[in-house]
Amino acid sequence: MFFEGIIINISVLIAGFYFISKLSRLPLDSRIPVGKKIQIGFFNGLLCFLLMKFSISTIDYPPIDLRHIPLLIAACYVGPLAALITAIIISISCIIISFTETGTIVAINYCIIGLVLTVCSYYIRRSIRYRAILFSIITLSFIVIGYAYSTGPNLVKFGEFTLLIALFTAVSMYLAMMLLKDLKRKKLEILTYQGQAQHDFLTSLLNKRMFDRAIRHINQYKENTVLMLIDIDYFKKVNDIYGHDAGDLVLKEIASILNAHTAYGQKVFRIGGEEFSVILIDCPAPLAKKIGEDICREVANHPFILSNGTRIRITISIGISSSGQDGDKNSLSLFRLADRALYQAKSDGRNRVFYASDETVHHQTV
Ligand SMILES: Nc1nc2c(ncn2[C@@H]2O[C@H](COP(=O)(O)OP(=O)(O)OP(=O)(O)O)[C@@H](O)[C@H]2O)c(=O)[nH]1
Repeated sequence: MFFEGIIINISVLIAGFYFISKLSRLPLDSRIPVGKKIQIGFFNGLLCFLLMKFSISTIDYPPIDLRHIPLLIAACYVGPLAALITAIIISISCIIISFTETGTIVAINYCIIGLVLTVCSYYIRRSIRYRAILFSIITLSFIVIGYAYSTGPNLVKFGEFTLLIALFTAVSMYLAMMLLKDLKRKKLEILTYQGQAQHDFLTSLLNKRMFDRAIRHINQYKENTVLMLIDIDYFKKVNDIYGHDAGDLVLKEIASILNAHTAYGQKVFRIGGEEFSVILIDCPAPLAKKIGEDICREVANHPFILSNGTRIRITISIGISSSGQDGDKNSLSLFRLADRALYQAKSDGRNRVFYASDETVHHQTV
């Protein structure tokens, strides 16, 4: 029963941590959003409840379990909020499972442990390993003091119990930390690959794949959705005269200018060699035109300084279309209109913005 109990308790613990780590796309640490911290605290508490239910039977001592491990993991990895929620659920579970004097003492003890770990987790910002060792020592001290208080003075039993619980804690903390480290590495790899699949490697803007996806979903935004198509003028000449590296530098600086002119929620894409696009959601036409003109003017006035110190001037042409206040244009007609406006901007001399509205293409010179 003793060994079975150990195997079951550790298996429940590891399976529980695997499930809990799935709750967040990001690795478990203090940077995850508050909502996720609350969720993790709650599920950590449920895991503690399960661990208490499958406690390890011993002949000489009261049943032992690993309920303190999720609490330690919450305090070490996620932070004070998750630790506090976990501690509250453990304390309630102690009373639900055993509504006796001992159960109440254990519940109070876990309330104290939870509060101490919450404070420590808030103030102690050292490495995970440091926190794990320190928090484990603190927790074990409270557990063995609680044990001594509820079982009376027996130095031999106290020593044996202390050794046993310390050994279980060390082994299960080691296993849990190994699992979380492995899952963190996997999550970071996935986030890196996702980033690479969605972004252009040169400018770090969203790439053509993301543009196609955004265009497909553009209909859901309905009114005042603006599509801007931006093309660098005579870019081939930059490459031919100053070299490919100079061309790359120009592309990166234009990307920065576009980013600087777009607010949070507005998306900038590199959709071709020297073609960019901006999608503005809920942007009235006059504002869209102003943003386009500002971008066009800023690029024309920007001194592009090449690695050999040469300063060159670059211009861009912009075609704009908008779904208007009725939101009656689908993504295809928005794209066609913006493309036609861009063509007009190019054929009319470049370095200018054209705003397309239905069948009419209104001309605006910067
Ligand atoms: N440096 C650099 N050049 C690129 C990249 N991708 C595409 N290009 C170049 O972009 C140029 C595009 O030239 P064109 O399509 O002829 O257009 P343009 O010279 O800008 O002329 P207009 O658009 O008509 O004003 C080509 O010379 C491509 O080699 C890139 O990643 N880096």
